[in-house]
Amino acid sequence: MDKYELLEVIGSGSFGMIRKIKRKKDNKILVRKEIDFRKMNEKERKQLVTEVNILRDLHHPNIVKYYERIIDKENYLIYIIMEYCEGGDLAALIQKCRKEKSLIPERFIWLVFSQLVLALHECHYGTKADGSPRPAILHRDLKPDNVFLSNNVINSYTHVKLGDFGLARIINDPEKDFAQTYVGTPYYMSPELINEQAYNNKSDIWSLGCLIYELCALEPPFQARTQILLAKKIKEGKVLDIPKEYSQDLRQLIKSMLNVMVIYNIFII
Ligand SMILES: CN(C)CCCNS(=O)(=O)c1cccc(Nc2nc(OCC3CCCCC3)c3[nH]cnc3n2)c1
Repeated sequence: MDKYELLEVIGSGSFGMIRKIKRKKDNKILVRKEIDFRKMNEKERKQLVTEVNILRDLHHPNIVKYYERIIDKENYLIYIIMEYCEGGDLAALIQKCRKEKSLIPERFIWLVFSQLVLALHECHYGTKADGSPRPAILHRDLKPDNVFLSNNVINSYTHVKLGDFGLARIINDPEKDFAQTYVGTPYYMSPELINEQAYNNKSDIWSLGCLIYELCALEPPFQARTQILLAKKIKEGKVLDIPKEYSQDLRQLIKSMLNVMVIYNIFII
């Protein structure tokens, strides 16, 4: 760790702190995700190894760049060094716009959509650095808190970065293989997860639909006080319309992403 100078803590994740650091050789600002694997059971440690291996294999301008991992055995700590996105995350932007009662500009929403499609395409269909095929990677926890902005002026061109593959899964064939466990944010849980069917790459598209909806409406498409009620609403699939200021194209796009699961479910029921 002597390569880096420690700066302030910017948050705490599930297994430890996230802090800004400065690389001494060139003063580049990065983030260090600290994970105390003493707190982890065997399954979580395996998932951590998967996450680090996933991050190491993913190289894409719209995926948070992974630099290195440092293992501090005597303190049971693993450090993951990643790129720092100075614009913060979409959750903070949505909160700000909700508080100021100001809608997010449509052109920004299309920028976010197009870049997350590219990031998910890389996850689901990308190949290894040497061009050899690799199994699909499902993010499984796409939500505003996991999407970061490279700079914080939403009107200038913004680089959007998909982050935090803490719940990501590797599956060999998205059409056949399924990842069999409940994960991610209940708000964005897709219908097939609700029906205890399996999770697959189309579920990341469902979550993307929920995220784009939330950028327009400044709240998630399905909300309820309990998971059971939430599941009921998601299965009913009834969604309030987004504000009239947005175009028909954007409205249709969101409907098709939130609808893809219904079409999908018809085939698999
Ligand atoms: C949930 N959010 C509303 C919390 C506030 C969000 N803003 S913040 O955290 O202070 C903030 C402000 C400015 C820039 C950045 N940049 C940033 N943050 C990361 O993770 C944030 C962390 C993730 C786990 C939970 C705690 C927050 C990165 N990971 C890889 N690169 C990253 N770059 C973050």
